[in-house]
Amino acid sequence: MSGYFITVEGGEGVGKSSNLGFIESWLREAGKDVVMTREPGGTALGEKIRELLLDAGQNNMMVDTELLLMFAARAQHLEEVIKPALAEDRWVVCDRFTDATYAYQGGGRGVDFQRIAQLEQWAQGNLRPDLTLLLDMPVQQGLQRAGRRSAPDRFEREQQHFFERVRETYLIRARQEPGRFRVIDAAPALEQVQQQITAVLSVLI
Ligand SMILES: Nc1ncnc2c1ncn2[C@@H]1O[C@H](COP(=O)(O)OP(=O)(O)OP(=O)(O)O)[C@@H](O)[C@H]1O
Ligand SMILES: Cc1cn([C@H]2C[C@H](O)[C@@H](COP(=O)(O)O)O2)c(=O)[nH]c1=O
Repeated sequence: MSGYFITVEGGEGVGKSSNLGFIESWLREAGKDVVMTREPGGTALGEKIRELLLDAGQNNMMVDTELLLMFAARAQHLEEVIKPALAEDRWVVCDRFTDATYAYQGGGRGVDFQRIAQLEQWAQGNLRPDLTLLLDMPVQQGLQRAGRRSAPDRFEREQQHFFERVRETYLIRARQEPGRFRVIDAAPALEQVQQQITAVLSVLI
């Protein structure tokens, strides 16, 4: 595959949504043929799975069910959207991907990382993102930002210690794979966050 695969990751309220439009515009202006997508979701079937996963009324979902639903949506997304786009030399920018499974299901819920690695290999083969932008900031500050919004979904209802484990797992993964990850300090004003993102993207073009 000869396209380029970028994922954007981070905990709650770090500003992914606020920065995805910026990334899309920046890449388009640089002449790239961009596909914007997200997980869980990105396909009609995946969006239905997303509804189930985020539904705060699903208060008895087992951890393995959650894990497998994430990978079910991902399997569909890979075959229907990501792989075809990469095969057509397009740039895929995905709001969350498998690092989120390590962070939320692994770090947050306590699923064995080896089990996630097995599912990753099964669903993706050798396909991994080329670049992962990890938006990072203190959990408390992120939750305060996210809290300004409407009713919390099934993940947003978790407690601060859950999100501390999510953040720690992301940062450990970033240290383990420095060639793929770029950690962006998401705490300052949006303009400063976008300057950091620009610096990373500029190297690619
Ligand atoms: N750098 C920033 N400084 C101050 N406020 C910010 C910054 N970035 C985002 N915000 C605000 O924080 C809130 C959360 O941002 P945003 O929705 O982009 O986060 P998110 O991580 O994408 O969350 P989700 O993925 O759940 O949508 C929004 O109200 C947004 O306007
Ligand atoms: C891909 C993926 C996502 N999640 C969680 C993380 C978030 O709380 C929600 C998605 O909502 P957002 O709009 O991106 O904030 O899903 C997860 O737990 N595991 C995953 O693999």
